[in-house]
Amino acid sequence: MNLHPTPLAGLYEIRHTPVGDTRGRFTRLFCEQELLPLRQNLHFTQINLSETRGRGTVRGLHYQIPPAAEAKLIRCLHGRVFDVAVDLREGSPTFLQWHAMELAEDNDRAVFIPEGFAHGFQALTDEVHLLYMHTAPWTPACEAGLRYDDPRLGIAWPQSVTALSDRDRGYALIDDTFAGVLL
Ligand SMILES: Cc1cn([C@H]2C[C@H](O)[C@@H](COP(=O)(O)OP(=O)(O)O[C@H]3O[C@@H](C)C(=O)[C@@H](O)[C@H]3O)O2)c(=O)[nH]c1=O
Repeated sequence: MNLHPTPLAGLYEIRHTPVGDTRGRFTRLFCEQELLPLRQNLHFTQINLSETRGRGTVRGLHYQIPPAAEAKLIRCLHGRVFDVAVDLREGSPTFLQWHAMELAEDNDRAVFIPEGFAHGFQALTDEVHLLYMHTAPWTPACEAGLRYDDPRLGIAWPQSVTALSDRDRGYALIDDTFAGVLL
């Protein structure tokens, strides 16, 4: 696993290094030791699989606030997505900046999103499977979200948006009172 920093401190692209032979490939998806430069004592409490049907579908942007703020390690197992993380950390020099990367079944990449970031993605293929590892349990009382099309973020989604959950459609736009996440 190779760790590549992004312009947003703490947000990493992880490039996996599969080993291939005549039978196929073997890929290490998580290794506490190899992720030590990124985080000491990385402890995952939940692993989730999300299956999305319909190219153009957007999920997000989601985050959890303290005491359930969470980091996520995400890998695409099937299909292709435009994956976005938004820095919401109060006082961060990159507050409200976003970074996107493509995760695909065949590009051997994952993303490590730290606490205080919102996450969302757009399916670029008709069938998408994402594997999530979370450092905090799902805590509905701490769930929060932002509009995928918030003009203050200006995320350049690559395709027109074909589907969205009612919850994601209902998030408020960011206003001047939005201070972000205090970790
Ligand atoms: C997130 C989550 C949802 N659920 C339930 C609630 C609901 O009935 C159903 C679908 O939930 P949602 O609509 O929240 O699913 P979804 O919109 O895919 O939520 C996900 O979006 C992406 C962008 C993320 O980053 C994830 O952390 C997660 O928030 O699954 C769980 O049981 N456990 C979980 O951890």
